[in-house]
Amino acid sequence: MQKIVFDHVTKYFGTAKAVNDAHLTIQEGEFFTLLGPSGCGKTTLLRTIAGFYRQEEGDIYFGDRKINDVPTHERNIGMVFQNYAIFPHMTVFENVAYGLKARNVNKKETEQRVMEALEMVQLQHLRDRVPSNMSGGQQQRIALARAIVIRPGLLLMDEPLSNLDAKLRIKMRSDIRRLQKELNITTIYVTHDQEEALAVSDRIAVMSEGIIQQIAPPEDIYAYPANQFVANFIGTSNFIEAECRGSKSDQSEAEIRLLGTSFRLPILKPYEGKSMFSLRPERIRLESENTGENLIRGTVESVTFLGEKVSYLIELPNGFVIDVQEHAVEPHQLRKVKQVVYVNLQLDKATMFDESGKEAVYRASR
Ligand SMILES: Nc1ncnc2c1ncn2[C@@H]1O[C@H](COP(=O)(O)OP(=O)(O)OP(=O)(O)O)[C@@H](O)[C@H]1O
Repeated sequence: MQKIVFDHVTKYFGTAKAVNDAHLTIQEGEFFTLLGPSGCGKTTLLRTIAGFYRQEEGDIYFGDRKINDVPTHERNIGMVFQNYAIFPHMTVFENVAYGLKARNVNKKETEQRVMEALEMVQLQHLRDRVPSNMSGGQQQRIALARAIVIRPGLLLMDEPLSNLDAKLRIKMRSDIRRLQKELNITTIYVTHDQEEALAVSDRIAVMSEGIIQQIAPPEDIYAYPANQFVANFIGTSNFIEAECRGSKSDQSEAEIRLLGTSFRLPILKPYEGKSMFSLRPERIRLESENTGENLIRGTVESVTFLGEKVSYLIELPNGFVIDVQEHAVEPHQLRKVKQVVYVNLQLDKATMFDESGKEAVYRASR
């Protein structure tokens, strides 16, 4: 168990920066996830931690120890990958014992530690089977047992669940989370699946084009996205253009014009110009009657029943269409296509970004 520090780490492939100035600290026992679309640099960052790649710039520390030049096998890391990487001709027991053999652990201790690890992943009863005729989920449990049996200081996982079917992924991710907390083992987890990241992580680093865009706990990443990329990548957002005019006398408040209406909001920094609101579909309210101020008349374009929720596409007067989600109700209470509704955008609960999308100008208070 140890904390991991990246001090301005950059990794090039040719002239391209696959990881660009990563600067962060992962705490002891933390479940930390690197999340982002394909090609954003998550695997490169993970491989740099493992020592498979050497960064061109910056330093990596395990605790107080700089490990830039420490070879992989001396970093005391357990690893689990997407493709299991287990030996098909060896038994489950032999697969898990492999890393202990390499470390010259004696027979008695090996037996005890392997069985302990197999119990943790609930495979003790299959110790003498060969993995080739076992399910994907079972094979991934073997890989997990093999990673933890060496008692690593750091556990690295790269898309460990992506070869499993949807139901099994959910079961396995909660097993991984439970085991990680039981062992209190610092873990860095790579995924492109935002739901998985939100479900298992203590904190998430969202990456795009080699750059870490935001580091925060799952709830904050969702509710307070740092920029437009994060707002777009995590969950669903409606993006609505607006015009922001900072008041001359009081720069902390601005007049906002959006969809033909005008209102005032406190802003985070003086800003004048085009801006973009990001609104979560479940934060927008629909009313059947025009009950008051700040409501925009709209028409239901489509109704999609999603089980727990219902998604309505609502057309606003200028032809702009937004997605609004409400908790599901009795079927006869569902809103109907072509029905007129009054939309309360609840902009005070939204986030507004500057024209570049790189910075928030307004966000809901916590
Ligand atoms: N060995 C390599 N040589 C050259 N370029 C590479 C190499 N490995 C990765 N890259 C490039 O570096 C960038 C980051 O790749 P990386 O594999 O880290 O992304 P990723 O986020 O893990 O994507 P994925 O989810 O698809 O694995 C990409 O542009 C990729 O093409």
